[in-house]
Amino acid sequence: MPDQSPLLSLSKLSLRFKGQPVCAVEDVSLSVAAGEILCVVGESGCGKSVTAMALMGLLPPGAAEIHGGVMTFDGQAFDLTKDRVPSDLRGGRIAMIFQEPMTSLNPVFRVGEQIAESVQRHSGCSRGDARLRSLEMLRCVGLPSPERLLDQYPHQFSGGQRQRVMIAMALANDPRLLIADEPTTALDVTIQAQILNLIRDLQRDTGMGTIMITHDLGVVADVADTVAVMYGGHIVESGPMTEIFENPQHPYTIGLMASVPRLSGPRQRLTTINGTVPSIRQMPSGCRFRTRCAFAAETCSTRPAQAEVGPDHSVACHFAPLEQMLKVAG
Ligand SMILES: Nc1ncnc2c1ncn2[C@@H]1O[C@H](COP(=O)(O)OP(=O)(O)OP(=O)(O)O)[C@@H](O)[C@H]1O
Repeated sequence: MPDQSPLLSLSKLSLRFKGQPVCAVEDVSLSVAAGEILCVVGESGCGKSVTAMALMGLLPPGAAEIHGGVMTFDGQAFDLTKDRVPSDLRGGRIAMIFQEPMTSLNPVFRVGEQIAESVQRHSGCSRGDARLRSLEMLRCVGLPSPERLLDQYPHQFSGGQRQRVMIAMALANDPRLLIADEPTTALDVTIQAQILNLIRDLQRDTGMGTIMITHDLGVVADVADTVAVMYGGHIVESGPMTEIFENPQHPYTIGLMASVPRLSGPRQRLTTINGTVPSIRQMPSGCRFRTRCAFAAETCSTRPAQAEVGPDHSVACHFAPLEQMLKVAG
């Protein structure tokens, strides 16, 4: 059972890219406890990766202005508008894995050297110990003949194997928090399931907190303890995974859920959410979902506050909870 006090909490992150009229991410708050997997879910462009990059201090320098945001990690608070997230946290106590392993792996170095280099940088141990740790990690992520693989180059691995190497490298320094940005999107479904199982098993063994970014509700259903649903740079709904799936309260979450095919229950026509996500230049004021929402009304031109609709379950919609929305719809 996850520890309930947050390992990481982010409060009111707002940032705007240079030259853009509105914030790409606005007032985003989330938290994750040790031993918990939080899935951040939403369509492409809703601000999932940018939020993760801001947490890791990895936004391209000069590209964005951070207007607000306090990150508290392991009891230490950072004002993201002025403090740089210390580089020793990155790759050490906070690790990140990406959709494309070659983002983290250098093609010209053997994988054993790359894992060992990261271990030495963070722990200061000897080269021999770092190599032993690399071997242990390749074994731990289920790669066959790890002694041989230590001396191979990234291009000699398949896509799934490279993803395992990246996980080995990310976890080699015993991080307290793992941020995984679409770690299985580029893989075929069988390998996807293996990698998700691996992350979940390692997460349970180590008790680390995990933020998993995905647009895939299947992944969310498989791994999440808690879910934050993003739309247009806002968190529109968050809560325990079962609650979000069984009792979604925001029209966007309801639309996302309705667009997932189901094998059980009566056959139903698949629905999709009307329209597409507006570009940042056409983002409406107030509720950013209102141009696609069946319940939209005049009041939606002001931004809805987060309202508690159940234990740890909050929704940013003027008409939440659902009964109220249905009343409005007649
Ligand atoms: N370097 C940048 N300069 C300007 N705008 C950017 C930059 N990086 C991201 N954005 C904008 O920020 C918004 C959020 O992008 P982000 O990559 O976080 O979305 P996402 O939800 O992770 O999407 P995906 O699932 O496609 O990765 C988008 O409007 C995107 O165009």
